[in-house]
Amino acid sequence: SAMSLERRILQYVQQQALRGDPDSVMAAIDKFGWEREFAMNVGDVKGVILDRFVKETAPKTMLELGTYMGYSAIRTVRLLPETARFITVEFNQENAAVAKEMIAFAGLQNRIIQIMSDSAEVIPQLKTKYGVETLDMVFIDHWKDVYLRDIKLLETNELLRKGTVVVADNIIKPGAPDYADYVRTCGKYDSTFHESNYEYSNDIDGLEKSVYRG
Ligand SMILES: O=C(c1ccccc1)c1ccc(O)c(O)c1[N+](=O)[O-]
Ligand SMILES: [Mg+2]
Repeated sequence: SAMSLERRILQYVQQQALRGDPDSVMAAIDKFGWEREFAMNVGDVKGVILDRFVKETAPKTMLELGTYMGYSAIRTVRLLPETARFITVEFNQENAAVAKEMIAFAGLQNRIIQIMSDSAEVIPQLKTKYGVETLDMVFIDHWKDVYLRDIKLLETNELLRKGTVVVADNIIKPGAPDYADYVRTCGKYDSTFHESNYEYSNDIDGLEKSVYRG
């Protein structure tokens, strides 16, 4: 069809969900994922584990790499106080445009700072251009082959501090083996794997939670 998958999901949300109600937006996206077509959101099964990490960490400043349609941004910010600062980065302009409308529909546009750019460009600018001192939490969910590049950029740009929690999606499927090996063996993180299911599927996947030792 002429309309992209992401645009069709946005339209479905606008018809099925309640404007200003993040939970109904998430529920509509998940219903579409289970009942109609696969979409690469973290989803409702891994999402429960992500929720737990967010609640435990209660970040004041958080970075997300890979906005996609805004599902995990909405999922996360709904658990944070108004004072929290949530920055999300998306390189694909069409997906970022859909996310902007999805986030606005959920009523969270004032709580989420969306950056439409390459994470390799943005990370070195977070301190100077975005006023970030250090990050309390990071959610990595963009292209699997740049997870490792970007966590090293976060380190060298001194954006991590003792106790920063870095959560990464898709450790099994599609997989980020070089990243998983690094955080588990480099000695800079206390890293644990949390097995779950791939979004909208019974396949195995999971999240890696890596706490920076400082
Ligand atoms: O890379 C894919 C992918 C690869 C091949 C086909 C479809 C999707 C993917 C799959 C599940 C995810 O949760 C995810 O975040 C991504 N992603 O692109 O970032
Ligand atoms: Mg993912």
